[in-house]
Amino acid sequence: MSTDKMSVKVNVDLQKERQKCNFNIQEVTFIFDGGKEQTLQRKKIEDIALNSGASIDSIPEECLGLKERYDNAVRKSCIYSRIVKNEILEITGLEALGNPVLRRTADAFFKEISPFMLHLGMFVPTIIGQCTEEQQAKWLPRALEMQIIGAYAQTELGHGTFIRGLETTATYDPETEEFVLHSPTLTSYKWWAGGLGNTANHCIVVAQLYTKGQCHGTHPFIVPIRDMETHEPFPGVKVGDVGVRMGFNTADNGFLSFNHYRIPRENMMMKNAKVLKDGTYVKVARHEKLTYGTMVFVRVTLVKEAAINLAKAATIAVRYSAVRRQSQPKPDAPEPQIIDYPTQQHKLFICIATAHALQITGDWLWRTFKDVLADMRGGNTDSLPELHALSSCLKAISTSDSAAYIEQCRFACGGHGYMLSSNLPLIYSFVTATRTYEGDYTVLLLQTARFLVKAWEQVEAGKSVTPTVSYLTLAATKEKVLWNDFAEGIIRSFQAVAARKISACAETIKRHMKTGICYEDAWQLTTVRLVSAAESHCRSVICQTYWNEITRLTASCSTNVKIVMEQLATLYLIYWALERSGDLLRYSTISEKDLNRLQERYEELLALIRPNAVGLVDAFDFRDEILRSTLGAYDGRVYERLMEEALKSPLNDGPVQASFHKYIKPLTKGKL
Ligand SMILES: CCCCCCCC(=O)SCCNC(=O)CCNC(=O)[C@H](O)C(C)(C)COP(=O)(O)OP(=O)(O)OC[C@H]1O[C@@H](n2cnc3c(N)ncnc32)[C@H](O)[C@@H]1OP(=O)(O)O
Ligand SMILES: Cc1cc2nc3c(=O)[nH]c(=O)nc-3n(C[C@H](O)[C@H](O)[C@H](O)COP(=O)(O)OP(=O)(O)OC[C@H]3O[C@@H](n4cnc5c(N)ncnc54)[C@H](O)[C@@H]3O)c2cc1C
Repeated sequence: MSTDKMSVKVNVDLQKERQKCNFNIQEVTFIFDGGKEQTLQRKKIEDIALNSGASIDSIPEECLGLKERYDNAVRKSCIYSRIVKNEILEITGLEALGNPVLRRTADAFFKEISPFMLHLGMFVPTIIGQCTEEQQAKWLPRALEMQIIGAYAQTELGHGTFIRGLETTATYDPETEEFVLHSPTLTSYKWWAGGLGNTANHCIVVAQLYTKGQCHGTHPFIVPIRDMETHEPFPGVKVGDVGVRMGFNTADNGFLSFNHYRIPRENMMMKNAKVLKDGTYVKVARHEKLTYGTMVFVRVTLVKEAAINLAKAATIAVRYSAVRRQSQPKPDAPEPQIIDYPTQQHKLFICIATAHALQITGDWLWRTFKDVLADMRGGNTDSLPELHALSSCLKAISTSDSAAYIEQCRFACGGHGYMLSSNLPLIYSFVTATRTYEGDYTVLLLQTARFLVKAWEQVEAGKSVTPTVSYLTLAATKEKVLWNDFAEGIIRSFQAVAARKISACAETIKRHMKTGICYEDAWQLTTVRLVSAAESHCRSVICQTYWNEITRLTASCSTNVKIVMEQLATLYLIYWALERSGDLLRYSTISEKDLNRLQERYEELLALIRPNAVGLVDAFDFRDEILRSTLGAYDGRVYERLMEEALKSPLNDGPVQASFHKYIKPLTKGKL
């Protein structure tokens, strides 16, 4: 418990809620953090970072002008990065790059996003993933010491999804042993890269590589873009900010173009492919798509990022719902806490359960990612397609669910949720972008679908398939899965739904092709169903992983922790069974009677979880400095904080604004 939790007077309703809680909160915190060691490490890191006092803004960030906001974000980024460099990385090592603790702690510094986020988030991981050892020895220490600040510029004005369609060229000149970077069209301008507009002095640029007159596709290059002393862009480099956006306004998203701009040959990131001095192109990697490695890494980390942000929103909305009283359903009775309304519980408890589901699935995916990396170091890339399929759909579904539920948390807070000081709009604006960046939702689900259809063809041919799709053999029996209402039954039913949808897609593609349509067109005609099949597959993976892992993780926990964790996981499964009842009726033997029983069980679970709701969000263990919310602070002083924040607005700096004298008075006096 942080000092703020001990010393301040806590709202009476919240105090009562905490007395009702019947489980050991700390044990659940350990589960959410991935173990006791991780909790202790996180708390140590938070103490180090937050004790600097740097997070405090005299004027709320959102009340500053665009330039002042950026300036303030750079100031705080410098302080935070010094702490990360000198103290946090000492504790975590480079594992921190895959650990949400860095981002979680950063939230105490920035309500919006740091312009340095992409430096550690993508620039450094790309150096690690795409450079030779020799190149790493040159670039990594400088990047970690913050001697250079980097961005990752892949997307262009004309293309983001279709990487093969990028237009920036890097043409090798053997005379000078340099690459010449060029942006031949307006649509080839790099666009969106975080930290690029005004902050970064170096940038990873993804460009079409030409040598000896031949194009070898896109490759990454490290490109110095600004003078290290003056910060002026080098001649041949045009760089700036892309303009005001829905969120991320302190993240400095930029554009960049090159006019025959030269960089040394050695600045090509050469782990997976090389260009020799004479211009000979040499492929090193065993797998075509290893240059996409940073994207896979970030997609993996985004699953836990989605979980943490949803946990934050749920903490705010649940605490607020315990403090807020509204309406009078029973005459003469006091106004209830809004958390007592089952409809409010329906909005909120799925958010708590989903945060756990995504955190646990994200941990599992991270371990899978590390196993695949280890295989690849040994030269085996066999498991890469499965990792790509898994990370694609889990990134898509986790960010999409998280954004939708964060918005639901905002709705659950009524009008006050609309205040920026609640922090819910800012959390939403950040998370909704994660649904798009690092691969759009639909596009990534279609990547998973491509893998699933191939797996289905293997099953049909009697061949074995990888573990996450072994359930496809179920569909080969053509029998409906027998329904039973235990967790296992729901999981098996989801697998049956996914399997049936995938097999139906494969059949539809074949049917179209029999009419003379080519494979690509037949695929396009089936994409609405393919997206749905990939979503079902992903849901079955999350349900199974969540259920299996929560059983494993609570094996040695106290009884009430086991009970409440099982209640949450069951709630998650039943919620989705009810949401997808049409699919279950179509592909399993579930009946209307079974669905009614599930609905009743769901409502029972809401009532069972209700007394532990505040305890469950306390277990996410967000310090107030990280939550930064008038509605969600530990003490529940909601109305006082709303008023305090309102008074900080520059529009309250005096009773009469200048605009009255300039415009309103002349108007009312008929002089305008
Ligand atoms: C802290 C972090 C903050 C982050 C801030 C945001 C930063 C960013 O957004 S950076 C920009 C990110 N951009 C993207 O994610 C772009 C999304 N697009 C893509 O990933 C790809 O181009 C994609 C997958 C859509 C299509 O790629 P394309 O080269 O056309 O491949 P495609 O023809 O569809 O598939 C070819 C094969 O490659 C495989 N493949 C594609 N991508 C990968 C991959 N990453 N790994 C392994 N295999 C892959 C496919 O599965 C397919 O395999 P098969 O032929 O066996 O079926
Ligand atoms: C806040 C933010 C930060 C970003 N940061 C970076 C960064 O640091 N570096 C960087 O390089 N990029 C960055 N990006 C860019 C981001 O990666 C791309 O915007 C993203 O990959 C989507 O690509 P797009 O914008 O080209 O969308 P499009 O591909 O044009 O998508 C538009 C629509 O078309 C659909 N669509 C596209 N292709 C297909 C298809 N094959 N089949 C079916 N539907 C399709 C999509 O589903 C979507 O609905 C950032 C973006 C945002 C919003």
